[in-house]
Amino acid sequence: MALEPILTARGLVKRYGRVTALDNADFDLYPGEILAVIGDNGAGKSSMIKAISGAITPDEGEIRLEGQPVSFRSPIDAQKAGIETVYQNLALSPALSIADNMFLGREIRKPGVMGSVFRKLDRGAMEKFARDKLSELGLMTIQNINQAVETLSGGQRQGVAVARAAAFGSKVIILDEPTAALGVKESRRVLELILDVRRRGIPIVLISHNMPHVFEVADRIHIHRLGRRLTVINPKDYTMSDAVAFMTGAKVPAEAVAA
Ligand SMILES: Nc1ncnc2c1ncn2[C@@H]1O[C@H](COP(=O)(O)OP(=O)(O)OP(=O)(O)O)[C@@H](O)[C@H]1O
Repeated sequence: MALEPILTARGLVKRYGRVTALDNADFDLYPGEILAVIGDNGAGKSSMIKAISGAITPDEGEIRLEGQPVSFRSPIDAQKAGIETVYQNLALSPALSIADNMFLGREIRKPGVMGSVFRKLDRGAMEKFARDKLSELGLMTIQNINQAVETLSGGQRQGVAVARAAAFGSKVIILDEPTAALGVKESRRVLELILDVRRRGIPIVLISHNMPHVFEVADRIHIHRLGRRLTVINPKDYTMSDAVAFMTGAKVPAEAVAA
């Protein structure tokens, strides 16, 4: 593993009124790895990911991308910096086609007439790009790129969301519960997509409650508890029940005792 993390957070704090969602949380993602983030309901996993991806602004703390301090004011800022996030409640537009969903907010336009602000969408280029990206990720069981997303199965939709993130996420891809509510086959496909993305050298943050999935694909597991990082474990050194015990406070990891 390379020595320098690609994305770090130190001392993140986020309060919602009297609730402290993030209580001095730290985070490190290394190049090329799949980092799982696990924790009990309400532990602050989504809040941490939202802070890192610009969806919320932390009250305190520092985030660095490739060593440089960053402060994203919106997910679009983070996207521009190469961080793509698929949030828990999928941000796809059901009535729009697969190709349109791939490009929401960053459509390819034809060169305009000089001085014209309104340039026509380049549908051909967008469809080709969408088709190429989906086939790169083995998703070409989807026949028609102009099919509305609402006609796809849950797994295919998740596939489109992950493909979109993989297509545009040049530095980091963050997936919040990508296999929640999916069947066995569909989950498998999404896990394969995640492994494909890693093979292409892009690091992935995977938030999940599914321990078998986490232990199957993660290189390291960040355990979040009570608003902060409790510890990071190597899945080869611990069992799933150890991880759950750390998460719930039934057991305390050795490093956390010292900390
Ligand atoms: N917009 C909000 N307004 C008020 N409280 C919030 C908001 N978002 C999160 N919280 C609170 O912050 C705490 C952490 O929530 P968060 O969603 O980050 O946890 P989580 O670990 O992702 O949980 P889960 O596994 O259930 O999705 C919870 O107590 C939650 O109720």
